[in-house]
Amino acid sequence: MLREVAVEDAVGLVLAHDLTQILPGEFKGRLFKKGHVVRAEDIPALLSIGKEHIYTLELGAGYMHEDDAAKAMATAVAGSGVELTEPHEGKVTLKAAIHGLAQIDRSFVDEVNAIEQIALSTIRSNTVVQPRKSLVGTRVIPLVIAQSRIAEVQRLAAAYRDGHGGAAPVEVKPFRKLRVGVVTTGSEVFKGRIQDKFGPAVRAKVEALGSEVVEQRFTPDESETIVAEIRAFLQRGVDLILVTGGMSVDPDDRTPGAIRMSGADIVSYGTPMLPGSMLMMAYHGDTPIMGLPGCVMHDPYTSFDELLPRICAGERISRRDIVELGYGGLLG
Ligand SMILES: Nc1nc2c(c(=O)[nH]1)N[C@H]1C(S)=C(S)[C@@H](COP(=O)(O)OP(=O)(O)OC[C@H]3O[C@@H](n4cnc5c(N)ncnc54)[C@H](O)[C@@H]3O)O[C@H]1N2
Ligand code: MOO
Repeated sequence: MLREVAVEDAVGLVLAHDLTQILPGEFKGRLFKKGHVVRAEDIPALLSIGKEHIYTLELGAGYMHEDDAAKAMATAVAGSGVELTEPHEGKVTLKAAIHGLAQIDRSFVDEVNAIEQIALSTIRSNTVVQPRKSLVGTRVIPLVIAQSRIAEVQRLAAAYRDGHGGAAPVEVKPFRKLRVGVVTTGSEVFKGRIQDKFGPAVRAKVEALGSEVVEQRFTPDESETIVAEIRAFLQRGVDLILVTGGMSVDPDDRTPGAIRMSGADIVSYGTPMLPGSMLMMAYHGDTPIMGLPGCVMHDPYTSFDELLPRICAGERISRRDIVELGYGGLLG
């Protein structure tokens, strides 16, 4: 039960929740912590943040304090690669424990937020995160909430885990170290008319995820030569093959045809993302092979930057994954 007490009469009483001070441009944070025993000298500070009354709290059966509710929700949704902060002003934050790919199930999050008085606020799924990056904040809206609402969140999280082989709705997947083979097409590069810019760009992106380019091979715009280089990398057993350039509509653009001719299963030629619309996603058995359009060399973020981390995290890219890139995928 909540009881309201005038601050002047509150000396010796225990605060029922964290109290926040906001000084615009200077400070926003906790001035007093839940559990603090009010002292006479605190009264001016309490009045200065607009608190003429405080709550004392005796929780009735079937109710939870906001801190405990936030913690219970965070524990229910957190999986591997994730760590929790202590409650602060009624909020618990889930943070990345490792460098990896944040995976947060959108429909689960929507279902939880459809429960009234619950807030589960997340970053976008499939974001590359560094350790300590915030992934999710959990909070309930009132100071005290019916336990049944939190139990519903716990039920949804348990059902999610059952349906996903034990995986939690919020996880950070570690990156595997892939050995990557690069085939760079383009007669202008092969014949030395211009200097290669694709190699350094692709190498930087691969290495940022903890993988390595084992070799870069150069070919003119000839289908047979491109196919031969793809086959050679397959024979070497690399984990991923990237074929650069020659992906659009000119007669010299041989790459999509060569990837097909090499016997790959094509997931998609084209993605609904700009830049990066001319990317090809294909597989030879379990080995992914991608045709990378010129924009990957030039633009800081394309469909390649969206798909590469998922491949490094061990995902197999489906046609559906490509389809879903379109919404929010107009970047340039
Ligand atoms: N009429 C259309 N024009 C374009 C389309 C289209 O659908 N219709 N698509 C556009 C998109 S999207 C892209 S991306 C670009 C480039 O696609 P390509 O992958 O075919 O790129 P290339 O033609 O091979 O090269 C373009 C440009 O980049 C230079 N290049 C290529 N490789 C290298 C390298 N390794 N190092 C340095 N420079 C390289 C090449 O010399 C060209 O100047 O097409 C749009 N246009
Ligand atoms: O594959 Mo292209 O830019 O969409 O840049």
